[in-house]
Parts: sequence; C-alpha cells; structure tokens
Amino acid sequence: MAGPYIFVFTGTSGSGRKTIAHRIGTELGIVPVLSCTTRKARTTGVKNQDYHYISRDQFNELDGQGQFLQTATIGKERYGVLSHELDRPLQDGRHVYLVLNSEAATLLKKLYGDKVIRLFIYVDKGTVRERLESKGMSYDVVERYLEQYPEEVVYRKQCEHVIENVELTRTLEQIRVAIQSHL
Ligand SMILES: Nc1nc2c(ncn2[C@@H]2O[C@H](COP(=O)(O)OP(=O)(O)O)[C@@H](O)[C@H]2O)c(=O)[nH]1
Ligand SMILES: Nc1ncnc2c1ncn2[C@@H]1O[C@H](COP(=O)(O)OP(=O)(O)O)[C@@H](O)[C@H]1O
Repeated sequence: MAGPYIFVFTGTSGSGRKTIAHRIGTELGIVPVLSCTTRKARTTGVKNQDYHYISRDQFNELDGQGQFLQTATIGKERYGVLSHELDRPLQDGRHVYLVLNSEAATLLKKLYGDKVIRLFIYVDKGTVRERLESKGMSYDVVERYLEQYPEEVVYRKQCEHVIENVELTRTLEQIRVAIQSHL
C-alpha cells in the first residue's frame, strides 16, 4: 500500500466538504485530523465531528507553545491544525483527511508534497444558497460564503481531483473512486 496519504477536502464554502469528508473517512477508515477553532459550533453541524472547539485563551496558549502546524484568522475567528495530530497517524502509517481552505491546502502541499491529495468540492452559487437557507444557516454566513465564492472557485485548477457535489450518493462514489486510485 502506498502512502500514507493526506487527503485534503477543499473547495467552495457550503459545497458539502465536511459532510463528504466524514462520510468517506468513516467508510474507508481514514483518520480525521480536525482543526481547532475559536468559532462557536453551529446548530446545523454535528458538534465535535467538524472541529475541536476551544476558547481563544486556549488557542493562544497552544499557539504560544508552537503547537500549530499553521493557523489562520477567518473573520474574527482563529483556526489551526495541531502538528502532532497530523504527524502521529502518519508515523503510524495511517492515511488521514482534513477539511481546509485553499491557503492551508497549499501550505500542506508545500510541506508534504506528493503525500497530499487535494479533493476540490464545489456546487454553483444558487445551490449553496438554497441548501444552506433550507438548513437554517444564518443570513450572514450564507452571504459571506457567496462573497468568497469567486476567489475560492479558482483553486480547483491546482487540485488533484475536482468534483461537483450535485447528488450526494453520486459524489460519494466519485470521491471513493478518486481516493482508491491512490491506495
Ligand atoms: N487556513 C485554515 N483554514 C481552515 C482551517 N480549518 C478549517 N479551515 C477552513 O476555514 C474555513 C472556515 O470557515 P467557516 O465559516 O467556519 O466554515 P465551515 O467550518 O467550513 O463551515 C473553511 O473553509 C474551513 O475549511 C485551518 O486550520 N487553517
Ligand atoms: N449533495 C448534497 N445535496 C444536498 N445537500 C447537501 C449535499 N451535500 C451536502 N449537503 C448539505 O449542504 C450543507 C453544507 O454542507 P457542509 O458539509 O457543511 O459544507 P462545507 O463543509 O463545504 O461548508 C449541509 O447542510 C449538508 O447536509
């Protein structure tokens, strides 16, 4: 078996990256590496599945100790991946997956090279709005996602796989095939 690989789910916000990543990760036994965030959990997500939700003080303490591989400030909130959470499973020879924006995906690619496989997930803007509004996502978040869309969508050109998430079952099948082509 090749690897271990770092599968990075990236793409446009609200396209289904977290949903798809956790479904496929669980199915294929790939280790999730969750980011820490200072943002509050949303009622529309599965708490503790998406992030390690920590306080700003905790974040600053970990940051001061140099424990993060990288950090980002998005809006008013901070995000970061703990180095040991990524390196430990890799040292054990286990494949991992993360859900990250393009900035963090690019950094991982620079650091880990061919080990990193980026899966770019997207849907059109109208679908983002429709899906998120129907799930009760706040107006502000939906607007922010739509505003970021033009900037985020161009990153697909640099990713190893690009998949439009129209129908979930079909998307999962496409992702499964993409991942298994590396294993
Ligand atoms: N640069 C960076 N981005 C991250 C990290 N963790 C998560 N992200 C991305 O930052 C964005 C966070 O925005 P947010 O509105 O909270 O979106 P959501 O968590 O995807 O619903 C998403 O695109 C995440 O994939 C990280 O450690 N570093
Ligand atoms: N193929 C799909 N069809 C309909 N709804 C979907 C599909 N994929 C994901 N969703 C829903 O879209 C919303 C956004 O998904 P999420 O995984 O949070 O996206 P992201 O992580 O890219 O922001 C969630 O409510 C999720 O259940």
